[in-house]
Amino acid sequence: MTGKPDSALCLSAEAVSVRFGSLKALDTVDLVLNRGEILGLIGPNGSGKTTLINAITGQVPLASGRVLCDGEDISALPPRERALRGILRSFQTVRLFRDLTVSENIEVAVVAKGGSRREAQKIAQPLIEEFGLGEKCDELAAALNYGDERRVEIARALAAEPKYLLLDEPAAGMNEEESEGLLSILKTLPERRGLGIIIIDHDMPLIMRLCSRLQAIASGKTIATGSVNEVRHAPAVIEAYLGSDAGELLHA
Ligand SMILES: Nc1ncnc2c1ncn2[C@@H]1O[C@H](COP(=O)(O)OP(=O)(O)OP(=O)(O)O)[C@@H](O)[C@H]1O
Repeated sequence: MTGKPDSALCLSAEAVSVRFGSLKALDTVDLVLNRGEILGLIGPNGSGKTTLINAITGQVPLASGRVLCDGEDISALPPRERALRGILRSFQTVRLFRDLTVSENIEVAVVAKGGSRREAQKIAQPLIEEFGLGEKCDELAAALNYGDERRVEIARALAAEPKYLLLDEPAAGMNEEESEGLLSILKTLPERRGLGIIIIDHDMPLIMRLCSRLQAIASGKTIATGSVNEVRHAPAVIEAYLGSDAGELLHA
């Protein structure tokens, strides 16, 4: 895969730049996410990964460049409109409605799109089973452990039936067993649901097992894209991660 849009059915960023005052957080970054694939977005702390997701979902304005969803230029649309076109995300910190139950937290995604409560229940139920949340469906979100919170958050995003799902550090703070469970859920999602996933995470073993393709960013610029093996051995990636734990794992 070259990283160039090869069909209209993809989410893409074209030469996207984002500024925070005098800081150029993103500098002419391209990205392509196809349906059915998991793209890992990697890079050292502060390299611009979250900003790129924010630019795609409309949470930060572009200084220049374009974002396209299935061929439509969505650069000027607010986040809600982009969500309605099927671009859903999770945040670095979990954002659940703490006073609602697990089921209600998932159903809310359907109701927010204009679905009835009944439709919401019909969509939420299989997700609750799929995510192993059956025993907890009536518990308040406030009572959940961290791994379950993360799973509810992803199930909620899926309830909105996304075409593209952008996950910002979904395994952060998870123990090994929890991140193993997350991996097994995420691994088959693109194929089963025909959606594209971008995942940012510092858990390199997880990223390397999960992703079909990687894009590495450093100091707001893309430094490598390609297969997991191509990117992990790219000289610019080795240099960017030099001396860090993630670098040791990447190049092991
Ligand atoms: N709202 C903001 N205002 C000012 N600067 C910001 C803002 N958001 C991000 N930045 C800066 O932009 C740069 C890129 O940050 P970003 O959060 O995108 O990096 P990241 O690769 O996701 O980092 P991490 O892996 O640590 O989460 C950093 O220098 C950061 O301090």
